[in-house]
Amino acid sequence: MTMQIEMNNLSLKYKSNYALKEINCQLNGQGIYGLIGRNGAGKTSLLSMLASFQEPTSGTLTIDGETPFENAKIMQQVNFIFNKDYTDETDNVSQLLKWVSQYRPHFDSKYADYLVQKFRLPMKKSVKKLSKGMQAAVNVTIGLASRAPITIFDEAYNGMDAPTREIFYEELLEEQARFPRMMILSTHLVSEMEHLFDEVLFLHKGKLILQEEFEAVTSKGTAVTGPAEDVDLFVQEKKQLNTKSLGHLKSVMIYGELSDSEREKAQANGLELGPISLQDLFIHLTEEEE
Ligand SMILES: Nc1ncnc2c1ncn2[C@@H]1O[C@H](COP(=O)(O)OP(=O)(O)OP(=O)(O)O)[C@@H](O)[C@H]1O
Repeated sequence: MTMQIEMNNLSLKYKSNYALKEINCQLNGQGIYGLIGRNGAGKTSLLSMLASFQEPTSGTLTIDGETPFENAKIMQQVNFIFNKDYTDETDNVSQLLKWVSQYRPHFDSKYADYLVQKFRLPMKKSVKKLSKGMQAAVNVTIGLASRAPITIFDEAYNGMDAPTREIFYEELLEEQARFPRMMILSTHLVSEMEHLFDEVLFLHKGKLILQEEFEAVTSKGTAVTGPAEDVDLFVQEKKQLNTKSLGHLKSVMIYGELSDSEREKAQANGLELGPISLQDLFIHLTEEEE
């Protein structure tokens, strides 16, 4: 189940406003991709084109070489999980899952039942009467149990409390290990979700400003920790992202790679060097200009 997504100069306009501008990127095969961006960055717009909900204004988007819009074969391979409005839904949880299982060829009903128990969902209750967090758990159950080769979770955790989100993250990783596929997760809960990602994409104001493997992104910067004075001296010429102080100790996140000699110098001065967090990088790269 290895799929490939390619976008070339992909743009989307709503009337005269660009929601996405000239996106170029490739997603190759299995893995968990984090699509990260602030409110209004264009995440849902991008994902809805992947899910065949709308067509690009210009540029091209292909999934396995084919245009997804109104393409039944491709749409079958993609499952788009988002915060659905269930106001008009008449099914209960059990009926809804049964209905989904009929048109999702890889749907695993046993696994869906297991997730329903784990999320403590009441099978016989109508979906429209569930709380927002429980509806989100139903959506996630559908997304995981459908095992579509491309599974998209668009801020699917919305409304879930922290323990429920934890179950979602655990199951996501276990499912990916059992049945590897392409999963795309949009979020702005960066620090909570960064451990899930194999690759990250930052969208900012409709533009793709970064696409990297997770490990590579976090090595773009360094956390320098040690006695405040020594840290200040070491980072004074560097681009600083964030500073934390604890007593006489200080930790400063810097952006940009360090040379071997700089690393040796830091270690010789008793400074500790570590990776930066994705969250710090995200905040820095999407900061509003004053
Ligand atoms: N149906 C629409 N009509 C007009 N403008 C829209 C429409 N949908 C989205 N937009 C605009 O397109 C831009 C991108 O919106 P989008 O919903 O894709 O962002 P997002 O990154 O998913 O945001 P959030 O994290 O807040 O959900 C925003 O400026 C938004 O106002």
